[in-house]
Amino acid sequence: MAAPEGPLVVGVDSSTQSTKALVVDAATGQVVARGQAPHTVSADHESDPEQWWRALCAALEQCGPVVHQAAAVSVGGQQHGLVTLDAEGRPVRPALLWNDVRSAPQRDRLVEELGGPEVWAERFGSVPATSFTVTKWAWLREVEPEAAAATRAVRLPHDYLTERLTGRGTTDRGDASGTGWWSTATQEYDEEILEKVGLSPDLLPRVLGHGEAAGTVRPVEGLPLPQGALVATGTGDNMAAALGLGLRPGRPVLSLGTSGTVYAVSTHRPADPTGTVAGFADARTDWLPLACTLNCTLAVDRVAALFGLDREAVEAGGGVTVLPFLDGERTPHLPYASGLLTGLRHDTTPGHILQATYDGAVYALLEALERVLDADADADTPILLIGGGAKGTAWRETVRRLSGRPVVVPRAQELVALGAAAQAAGLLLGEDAAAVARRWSTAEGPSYEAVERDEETLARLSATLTGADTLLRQR
Ligand SMILES: Nc1ncnc2c1ncn2[C@@H]1O[C@H](COP(=O)(O)OP(=O)(O)O)[C@@H](O)[C@H]1O
Ligand SMILES: O=C(CO)[C@@H](O)[C@H](O)COP(=O)(O)O
Repeated sequence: MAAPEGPLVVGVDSSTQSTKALVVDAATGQVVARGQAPHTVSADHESDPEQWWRALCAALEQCGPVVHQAAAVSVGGQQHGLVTLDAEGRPVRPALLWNDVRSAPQRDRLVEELGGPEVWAERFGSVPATSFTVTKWAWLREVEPEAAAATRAVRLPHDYLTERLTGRGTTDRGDASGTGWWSTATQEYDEEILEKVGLSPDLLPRVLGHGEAAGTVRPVEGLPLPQGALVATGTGDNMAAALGLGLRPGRPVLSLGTSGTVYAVSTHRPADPTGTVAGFADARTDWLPLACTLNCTLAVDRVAALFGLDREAVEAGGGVTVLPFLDGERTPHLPYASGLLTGLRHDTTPGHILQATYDGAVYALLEALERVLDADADADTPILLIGGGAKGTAWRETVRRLSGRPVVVPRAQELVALGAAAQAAGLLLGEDAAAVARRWSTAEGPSYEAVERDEETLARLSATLTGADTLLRQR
């Protein structure tokens, strides 16, 4: 490996399953060192924020002595999670994560109370799913009022970690746009909804602008980062990956991780009243229309494990259909659903069922693809495939077959952490973070041409969803 040319920066991805840290040469984008430490997630989809902090320290430690040379750092994190802190900054209870659907009744009530889906879409850019922080806060107040009453600060996962680095309560517009209490129309906290859910704005972090610093690293025992290093705003993980790809409008991204997401950058503020597309802000000054599923790589891995199969052991054909809604589902909005298997015959093999699970997981994302792209986007633009699943052949081939589009798999693998590193480098060098990532050529990688779209499978999935509607909505 060539010796680094420029100052070093650190990018962090604190996502659902683990924390990943990269030490990156700000001049070239070369990854100089990396570390990763796992998180524990309970069956109820809760995680201890203190554990994220320990995982961050462990991942940084794994990077070795070079991490002590970092001049700037930034944290990207899983979106939406509700972190509630007491007066000492300690978690009141474990964080409620984006894939917990227990707040579905509170979500329905909030949509209704504010005037319906159109009002939400116009004011917040999104009709909230159960992932949105506002629904979780409403759940907490109703189900655990003593925990809500003990709360002195409310944070998102990336805010919590950034605050532990700097000592200051800050967030950014990208992650704030997934709370349901930050209006994309006014780009401010919305006092009416905060009042409705009984949350004082004083408990919320300050929303920093693009390119602002969150602060500097303060002296913290056991933290392997140099005191005084600059700390960038950080952002939600999808916004960080968009930065990490140097994404321009019209380029679709499909991310295959714990969540499946499909998104594109847009210069127009999104407002989809059907609720399929969340109208997030990006980490700069544009927008990030995005659709997200709750069941992606973990659902496929669970089905593979049930049959004792390797995740690549798929078999084409078989006529079987799987709706892999193991955790309930957000896209389509079916929070009470469970997984569904139909079309079983004597000749169905475990490999057919595994392939059908991939198909079911990819289908909902591709259904949303056209909606996240602007109307004038070129339908032949390749999909950028990222996330842990992008390493798998079965995932890639399923996306090609069901999309009929060319696919590019960026060589750079940790795009959330790289995006955070680009944000840190942008702050340090006074450059636009997306321009930094483009200079680093992060979106380049092997390209796979379009194949004919498998209309038969798509039609079968669509018919199954419609036919099973009553079953999928049962509580
Ligand atoms: N070689 C691989 N082939 C296919 N899938 C993989 C491979 N390696 C990891 N994965 C999948 O990637 C997922 C983790 O993806 P990642 O994007 O890191 O998740 P998250 O950011 O949500 O924590 C795992 O659930 C696993 O199924
Ligand atoms: O809820 C969303 C997006 O709205 C998820 O994409 C989370 O941000 C979690 O991301 P991963 O841990 O799967 O990367």
